Amino acid sequence: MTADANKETLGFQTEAKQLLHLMIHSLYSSKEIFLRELISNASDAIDKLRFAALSDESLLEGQGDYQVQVDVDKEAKTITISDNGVGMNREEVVEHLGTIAKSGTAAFLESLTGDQQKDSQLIGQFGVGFYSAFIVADRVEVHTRKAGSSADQGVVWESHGESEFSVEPREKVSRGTSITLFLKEDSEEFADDFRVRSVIKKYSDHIAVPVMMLKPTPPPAAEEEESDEDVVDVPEYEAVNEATALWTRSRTEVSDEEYEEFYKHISHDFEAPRSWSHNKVEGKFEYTSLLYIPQKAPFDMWNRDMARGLKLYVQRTFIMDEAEQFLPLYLRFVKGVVDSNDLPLNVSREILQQESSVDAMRSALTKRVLDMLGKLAKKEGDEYGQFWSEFGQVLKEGPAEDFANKEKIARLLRFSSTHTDAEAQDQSLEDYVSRMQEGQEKIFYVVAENFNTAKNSPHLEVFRKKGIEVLLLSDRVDDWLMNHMQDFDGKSFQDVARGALELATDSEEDKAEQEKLQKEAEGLVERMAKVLEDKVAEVRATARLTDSPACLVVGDYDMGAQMKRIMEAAGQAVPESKPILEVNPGHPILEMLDGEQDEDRFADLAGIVFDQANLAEGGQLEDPAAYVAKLNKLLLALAGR
Ligand SMILES: Nc1ncnc2c1ncn2[C@@H]1O[C@H](COP(=O)(O)OP(=O)(O)OP(=O)(O)O)[C@@H](O)[C@H]1O
Repeated sequence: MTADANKETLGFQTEAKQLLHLMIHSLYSSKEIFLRELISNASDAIDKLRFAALSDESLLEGQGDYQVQVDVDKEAKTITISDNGVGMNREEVVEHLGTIAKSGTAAFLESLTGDQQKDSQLIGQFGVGFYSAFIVADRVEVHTRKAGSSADQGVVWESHGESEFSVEPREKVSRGTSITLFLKEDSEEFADDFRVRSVIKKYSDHIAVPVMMLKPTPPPAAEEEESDEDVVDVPEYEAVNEATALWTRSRTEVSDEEYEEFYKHISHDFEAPRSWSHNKVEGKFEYTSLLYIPQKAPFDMWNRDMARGLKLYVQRTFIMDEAEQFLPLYLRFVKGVVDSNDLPLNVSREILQQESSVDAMRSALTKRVLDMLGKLAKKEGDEYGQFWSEFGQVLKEGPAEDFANKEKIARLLRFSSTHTDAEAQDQSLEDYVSRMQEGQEKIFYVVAENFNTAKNSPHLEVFRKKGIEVLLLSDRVDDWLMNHMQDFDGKSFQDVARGALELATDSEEDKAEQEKLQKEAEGLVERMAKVLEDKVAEVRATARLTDSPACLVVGDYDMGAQMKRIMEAAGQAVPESKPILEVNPGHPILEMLDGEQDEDRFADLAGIVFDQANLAEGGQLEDPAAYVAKLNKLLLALAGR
């Protein structure tokens, strides 16, 4: 078979094509990032080989000095990035560079808005990777051979970045990958040695492997000009970057820019991180951690398969990405590196699950992240507010997942409340407690389907009248969260839509007034309970309402209305429980009801009052048509027809 017969031309997958197009058009203003991406890939490939060689040294083919090499050719207008990492075989080339290597690409493309500016931020988050070569090149050639295979197993991948690419065999003596970019006219600057050095310094200083470039040749000294003709010039290379793993350096030696670039390298994020924490721990267990909080939530944060976890190193050797065991799920947005001195080099995911040192590290790292967030919350300005709007909902999963740190997490939570009546979640529990009224023993909250329903809930009327603050909860996770929050600062939490309302702030007079009200309403309450017996567990008079005729309350031990709706929507069985109808006997509608002699009309009216209480809390009517019919009948009666 000739080499040509082995050349295959293949089409990019649709998604890859879209991605390419988008990238070239949205990233032309930050062209130089292609070099960061390609060097980052080269360094990853070296990490992978270093790890594989732990169990099979033959993969090194007798050459264990790892390095990335960058060559420029001004005349040919090319730049070549070569590594002696793990390399790829033919199938891998086709799979990784032709089809979509990344999970979630389709989801990513769906999340695009069509707005150039927003989309270019999104693509940054997504990680542009190898395809970024086409921002500066109109032709890219990849020559690669997998470590451990023979020289004739080399492959060339080539593309003009449009709709096709080709692959063909070509011998490659040294293992690894070499990527040559044929630069576009407007990107010829990347064939310039000086320019390329400065970009590498800027973006790749923290990469642990040396990035080598040809030493600039000094102009020959006069006496050397006549030197011996036999001397052959061996090109000499030098490292352009610092080439020590960033986390092994001491904090004082690392600049903010370096921390930020390192974050971009490990997270594939485009934006700088919001904050970081770098620590060396010595003692029973020895490890170094460098943890980052991103600015923006990834587009797939709610996807169960989202990449999460830390990059794990053991004694500076890369072991695995996405080591999930080092942080709990509710901190899944944290990125970073952990380098352990105690774990064995051959550690696997299974072993990680059993290692007691991993548990200890996990709890220490969790505390570190929570402390880092605590610090952020204390900072001037709106840093924490921005963090909260991106990740607050995930953090709200914390109290249910992490009992030991419940108190710490509670201090980090932020809510909307009747104090501001604004939708922004910016009130802490400490703020709430500091504003509690004298004699107030509980932290009150209401849960509803959305902010407006919560804010306008009839359950709040008496609280508003008395100036008692209530937290307004409307995130999906809120009911779940509150089920796991028993108290804060010695104050228990109370759902205002649950159980009988007793306010410790009520005066003796208030209480006497309520008793009187109950007594007077006895007859009405009994009549209503009778006609509504299928729908409610109980009817009772209440002082909690001022403007509304009635509201629904759940029993102390029944499932909250919001939780019930979520479970029903998810198709789950929900335990049968009827709500309690609380009525405001002083309301004109209830007074009218009390005076109604016609039993049919009474039943219709009572039904309407019940349905409306249900609607006011965002519930769905069991029989909306019957409600409309009853209401229309009433309207016509009012109009005297
Ligand atoms: N120099 C290289 N050596 C070996 N394999 C490589 C090299 N460059 C890329 N690859 C392979 O191609 C895949 C796709 O690379 P690409 O840069 O597009 O995505 P990625 O590295 O997975 O993610 P990112 O967008 O974060 O860079 C890599 O996952 C890797 O398997």
